[in-house]
Amino acid sequence: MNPLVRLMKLLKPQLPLMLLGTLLSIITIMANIGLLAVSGWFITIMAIAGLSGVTANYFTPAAIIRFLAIVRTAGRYAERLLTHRATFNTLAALRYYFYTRLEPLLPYYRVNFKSADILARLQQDIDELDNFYLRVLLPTFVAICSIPLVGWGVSFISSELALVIVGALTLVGFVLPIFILLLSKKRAQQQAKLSSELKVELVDGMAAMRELLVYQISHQYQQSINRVSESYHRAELHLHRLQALATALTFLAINATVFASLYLLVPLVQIGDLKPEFVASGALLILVCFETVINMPLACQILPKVHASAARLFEIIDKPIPDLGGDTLVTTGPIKFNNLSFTYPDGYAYVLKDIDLIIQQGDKIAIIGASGAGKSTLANLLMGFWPIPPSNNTSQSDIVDKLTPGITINDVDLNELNTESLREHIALMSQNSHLFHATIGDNLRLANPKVTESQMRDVCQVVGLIDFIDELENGFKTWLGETGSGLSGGQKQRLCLAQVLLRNAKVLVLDEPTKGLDRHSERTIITNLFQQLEQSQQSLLLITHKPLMLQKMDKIIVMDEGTIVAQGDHKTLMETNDYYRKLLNYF
Ligand SMILES: Nc1ncnc2c1ncn2[C@@H]1O[C@H](COP(=O)(O)OP(=O)(O)OP(=O)(O)O)[C@@H](O)[C@H]1O
Repeated sequence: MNPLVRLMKLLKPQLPLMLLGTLLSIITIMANIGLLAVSGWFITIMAIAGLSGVTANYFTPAAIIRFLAIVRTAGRYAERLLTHRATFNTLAALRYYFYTRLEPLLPYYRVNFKSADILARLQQDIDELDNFYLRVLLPTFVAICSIPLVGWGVSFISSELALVIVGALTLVGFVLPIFILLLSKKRAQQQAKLSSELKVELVDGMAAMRELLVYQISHQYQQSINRVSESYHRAELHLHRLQALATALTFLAINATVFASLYLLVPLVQIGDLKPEFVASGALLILVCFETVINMPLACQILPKVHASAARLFEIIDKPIPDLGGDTLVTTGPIKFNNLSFTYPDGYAYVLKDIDLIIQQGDKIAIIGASGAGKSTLANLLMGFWPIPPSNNTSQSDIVDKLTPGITINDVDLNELNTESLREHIALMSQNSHLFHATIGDNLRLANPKVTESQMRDVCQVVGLIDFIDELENGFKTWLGETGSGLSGGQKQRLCLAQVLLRNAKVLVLDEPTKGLDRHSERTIITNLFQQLEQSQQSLLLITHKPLMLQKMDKIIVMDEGTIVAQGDHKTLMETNDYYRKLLNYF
């Protein structure tokens, strides 16, 4: 479906406000046309009265002028109020709509989307859509309704003049702008693309500033930005030139029409079909009639941008929404991976193959393996970011193949579990956990909004962060920079671990929680963490290569290229498994 038609459907709830705004806009324009025409007539009769000394009735035109001026002012005010209210409502609704549609797609299509591109789409493209009603639909409706009205009104003076004005309005309002639109279409699309490219380059560059400086490639990077920027400005210059041409042609057409109106009106006066005082008001009326279409060139200029932005937004939300989660609430029990094999939606090869694993409540299980072995995938699958494929289990008779759920929790298929309940049951600390631009306390409250300061202190004690926080002038109220800048790598890591602990989940999934920590800090955290786990009877699924942690685990799963190649406790694996020993030496 055409993106603009889809957009109109989304604007439907604002229809009453929009129609009322359009009606008021037409009334205001008509009042303005009437005002100028009557003023022209009034000035002329007063001038004639002054020169010839005859008396003239100035009460009636003065009253009409006052009435039309009030209608114009009040109408303009009410029209602005309603149309802007409709626009703001639309903007809020569009942001909400696109965000809620995007949310379930993000972890799923993570690899395909660049965050800066999504940001550009959500911010810049939606802002562009906000022009759709105010600058495209409203002027178009006003023009379509007003042109016949103006033609009908002018036909009372002269039918030829009515034809001329309808023709001129159609030329200025539709023919010229559409001509310019066709000329500028390609460049406008190119400009929209370049603008988002520029944003992506800038955001990426800011994020990677340190690497650019360290690798001394900031100069090349600047050149690349300059190239995009220059292409963007070339496209913009071309569009502005076309716009200037459109403006010149528009004013030429308006003045030619005024000239034509005088050419038609003066002979009417000569043959006595028109009183002389109507010549000036006729010319003014023709001039002001163009107000009905004056916004059309801008509308045609904006239309391709709105079209491109809508298409870009629909493109991302139109990706098939994964069928994630059901209605069943999670109950505590064993987590089973039943011969699970998995490929990513956009991948071809199996990332996990025949994974058979049981995690009993309270178990502490570690996963170890080389980079790319599938450890994080295994952990992420538990969070329900991707639908879990069923497993093909051959029955005992080896004749009938039976499909069993790939992962179950307390014997319920993970696909049927309510996603929110699942994420309350299992807390994940991933390798790239995010800290927000907020205070330390606020970041902790994100994990658990009801947490008290003393609970925050306890958990920061467990992760070894409390001494550092106490030394800060503002303690938990210390503001963190973007993505937690202001904290060292290890401190960020600890704060993320504190967040996970505050979730009070039954199962903790920790992906390299002590990465970047010195041995002393690591030892303290491990001791505290395991003490807490003992007390709370939480299960732990831990991805690590650290012997300090591995020694404390009930079972260690050794993975290689998506399969489990060995399992056992640390001591046994050290004695019996070469690959395990190799991995520990390697890391
Ligand atoms: N979202 C994704 N889409 C497609 N492929 C992915 C995705 N995430 C990971 N992969 C691929 O899956 C394989 C396993 O990745 P995974 O992150 O699970 O490995 P890992 O064992 O955790 O590695 P590391 O220790 O380096 O984090 C890799 O080949 C990776 O390229």
